[in-house]
Amino acid sequence: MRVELDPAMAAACALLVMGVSGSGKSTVGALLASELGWKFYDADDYHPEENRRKMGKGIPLSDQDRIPWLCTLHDILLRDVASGQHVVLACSALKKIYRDILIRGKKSTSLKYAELEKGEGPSEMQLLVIHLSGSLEVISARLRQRKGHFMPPELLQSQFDILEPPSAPENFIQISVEKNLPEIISTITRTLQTS
Ligand SMILES: Nc1ncnc2c1ncn2[C@@H]1O[C@H](COP(=O)(O)OP(=O)(O)O)[C@@H](O)[C@H]1O
Ligand SMILES: O=C(O)[C@H](O)[C@@H](O)[C@H](O)[C@H](O)COP(=O)(O)O
Repeated sequence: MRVELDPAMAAACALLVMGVSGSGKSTVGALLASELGWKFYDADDYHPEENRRKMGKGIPLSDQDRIPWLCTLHDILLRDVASGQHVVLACSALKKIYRDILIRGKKSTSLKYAELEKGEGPSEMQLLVIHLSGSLEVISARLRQRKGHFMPPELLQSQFDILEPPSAPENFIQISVEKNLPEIISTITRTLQTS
């Protein structure tokens, strides 16, 4: 599919598909990247073995476990965006600080909370955040059906517990996980054409 991008969005280059485990990030992200002809990264592929083992044992990751992983993803995004490559990243990115790290890298962790609240600090890339949002009931039913994934359904509540849905001044849209996949993809591509 060829999508004529809004010029501001064409400059932005990076889309983050975020949400709790089982919200559909990997499915939607891969489909979207393929529809747009953009590069796709799934953050799950970049977890160090210790993180996978921890989650596999039913222990939620801590900020210390997630920060190096998010910094690696920032470096990957920045390298692509700097070379003009359009990218889609599927990543839970549950807290605002995690999304700041994806945008600004490790330096976000040293910015004062008030600066982050205002979206301050040098930003190396524009990111459009797509939040796949849904209820614990709907998403846990999907996770119970999903087979062969390291993330156990028992960790879902811990993901809702720390979720900070994106809000202004973040550049975001929220889409219900209850929409079907073609509806989700067309909502996103419409946003890219008009944002
Ligand atoms: N919009 C949707 N409607 C119905 N099922 C979906 C939808 N999006 C994803 N799924 C299914 O839900 C499960 C979790 O999706 P997945 O992409 O693995 O989520 P995540 O990457 O956020 O953990 C998968 O079995 C997937 O096929
Ligand atoms: O497909 C999934 O079930 C999720 O994507 C899952 O793997 C998880 O959300 C993160 O990869 C772990 O990191 P967080 O604990 O930071 O969400």
